[in-house]
Amino acid sequence: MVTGTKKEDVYASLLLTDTYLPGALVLAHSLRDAGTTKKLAILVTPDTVSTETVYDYVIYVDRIRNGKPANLFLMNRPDLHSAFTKINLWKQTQFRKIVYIDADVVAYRAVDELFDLPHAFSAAPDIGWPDLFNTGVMALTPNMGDYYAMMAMAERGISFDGADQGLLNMHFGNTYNRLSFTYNVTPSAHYQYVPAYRHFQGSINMVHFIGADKPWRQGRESTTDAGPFDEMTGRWWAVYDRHYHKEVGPDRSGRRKSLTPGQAGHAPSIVQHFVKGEYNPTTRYVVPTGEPNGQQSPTPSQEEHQGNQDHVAHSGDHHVHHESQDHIHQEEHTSAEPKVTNESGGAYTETLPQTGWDAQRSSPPTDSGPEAANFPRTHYEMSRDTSQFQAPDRYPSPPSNMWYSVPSERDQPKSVFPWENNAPRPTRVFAENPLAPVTPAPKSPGEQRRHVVGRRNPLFTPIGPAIRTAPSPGGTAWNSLNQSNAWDEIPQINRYVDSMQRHRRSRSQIQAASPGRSTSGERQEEPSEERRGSIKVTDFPTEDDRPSLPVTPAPVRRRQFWANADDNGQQLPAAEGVPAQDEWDPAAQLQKLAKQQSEVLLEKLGASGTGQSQESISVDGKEIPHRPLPFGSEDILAEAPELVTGQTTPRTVESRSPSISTTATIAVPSYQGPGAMFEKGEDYLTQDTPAQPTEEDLDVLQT
Ligand SMILES: O=c1ccn([C@@H]2O[C@H](COP(=O)(O)OP(=O)(O)O[C@H]3O[C@H](CO)[C@@H](O)[C@H](O)[C@H]3O)[C@@H](O)[C@H]2O)c(=O)[nH]1
Ligand SMILES: [Mn+2]
Repeated sequence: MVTGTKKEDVYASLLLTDTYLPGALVLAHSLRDAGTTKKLAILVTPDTVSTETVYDYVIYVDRIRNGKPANLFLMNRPDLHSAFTKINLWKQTQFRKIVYIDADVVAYRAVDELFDLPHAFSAAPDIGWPDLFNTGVMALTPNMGDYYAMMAMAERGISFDGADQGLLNMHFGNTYNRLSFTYNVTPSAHYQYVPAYRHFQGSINMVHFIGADKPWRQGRESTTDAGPFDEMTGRWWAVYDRHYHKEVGPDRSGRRKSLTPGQAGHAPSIVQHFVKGEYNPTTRYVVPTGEPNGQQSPTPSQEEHQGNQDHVAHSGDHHVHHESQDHIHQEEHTSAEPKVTNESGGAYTETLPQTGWDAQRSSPPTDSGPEAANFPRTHYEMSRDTSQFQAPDRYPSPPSNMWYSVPSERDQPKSVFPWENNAPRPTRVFAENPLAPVTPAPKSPGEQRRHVVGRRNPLFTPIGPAIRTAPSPGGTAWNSLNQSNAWDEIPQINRYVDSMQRHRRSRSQIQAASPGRSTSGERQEEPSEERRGSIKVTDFPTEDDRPSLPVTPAPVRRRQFWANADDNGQQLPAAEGVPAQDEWDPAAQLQKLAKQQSEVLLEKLGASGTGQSQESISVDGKEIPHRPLPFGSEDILAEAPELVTGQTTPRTVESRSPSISTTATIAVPSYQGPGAMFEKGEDYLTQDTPAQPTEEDLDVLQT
């Protein structure tokens, strides 16, 4: 159909049900009659059974149903549940441009100029409020972008009216190219602007019969040719009659003219079937009436189907509506097939199967039973017996096997995970019992379950066999695997890790291990039993290894803990000029420092006023009043006090008057640390308070 790069233009309509078949056909004919040069396509859903078509292309599309049809009920059109199927138009990218027209439209002229629109999407306005476009006539360029976007909306039921018009207006908004209303004239029987119609009717391009009442459903008789609405409906009938009616509608004189035999216009019965008053058969048939006991007493039943009766489809319906409530006896009916006579030459029985009432094509027969009348009865009557209840002589004995049978060993649940049958050998060793033998890896899986872990630890004393007694699947691949940890087993790895750790320690630690600490009692000659630098997180030092400090625990020296680790631990060479630890007397050093400081100060002050702290000093004739000297200047006036060596704690404040006190202790500073102006590398005073508070002061402060 599409050759080369040039894509075709096509008019397209939609047929979801055969009930719109008359409309679809009239639309096609109206366009053809008007002389269109374009091809006609119709999208049909596979369950739309219609071979009757005048369209060039019949395109089967998937039905797109609205899963959230609430809004459809709001506008009283639940029949539009599958209107989303219209979205399939955008998927038809084999066409260059599509002019879509609803099946309830009749074209007054061919509107081929719509194919020349440059816009991707054009539509005519819907009548009234709000400002929407009507989706009965659309000129569109198929593209998958719009298709997927609208499909996403359809899948979520996004549409303000539940149908395609709501969805499309939400998708396109006001980005559409507005067509003239004349392309989609929606007449209303209630509102007519007659003068305008009279004046402008020549401009009408297409008429769209919106709403539930379509011309073919209303029937020819509903129009009277009086007024714009009837005139427009008449245009629809004119096309229908031109192609399908065996009778030409009533002329001005009110008479019907019959088509002469051989004249075009014999509508296929399926088309006639959905046009009110069109099929007009007079069917007489006899239906057998089934009695409850299966007896047949055929009762003549007559049905006259008048021409203006809606949807006549009674062929074969006797199977359904004459079934008795208790008995279904379709078999017997075969002997009494209804005699169907049809004035229209049996066309009706050709198209509809004889097997029953077709719910898709007609309303139910008027004399049929209520729905579900043949369902089995599921309610029960109360007993009306008024006699007293008599207990039976004996009640049946309870069943003899009413016990719960405990599952046997063999009924144990199957193990699910491999480690249930192949538990790894425990390798944990407890510090309290460094010699606790580790049970060697058992040969049989049964033994595997009876591991003893830390025998001296009551917490781990095994009480009887292990609970889990799942049998091991002997000979599985798991047994063949090595179940030990090479890091624990292979001494070479141990040694290697050890040396690594030793190396790292010797780089970061200055202090060598003190020899006295390495004598914890678990030094063993057997390499396998040695404590080594384990990498396990839970491998804590034992109590012996831990230094016993009464208050604050000191960090454990790993070097001492891993007793054998300092076999070749060399002492680091002493730093040059730094005295050994035991040679260093802090008190003596402090005293030395203080002395040095006072000498410097004396030099600065010119070494005046020795030993006169209690007297006022006169400088250049002016008397300097007596006041406490700043801290650190005491030694200027007094002999350097003897420092109490080795004593740091008694914080006496006897140094208030340093000239009196000869046995001063080191005053505790009230301030320590550099000031805000401190710069790195600069010396700063660690004590700047002139004096500590007196006992009196303290008393006051503490009360
Ligand atoms: O049972 C049905 C229902 C609909 N259709 C097709 O779907 C179209 C839309 O249904 P219709 O009854 O014509 O709707 P309208 O009464 O015209 O209502 C308006 O609202 C509809 C839902 O939004 C839009 O599709 C219409 O274009 C718009 O005019 C019809 O023309 C048919 O092509 C069927 O084939 N079978
Ligand atoms: Mn419509």
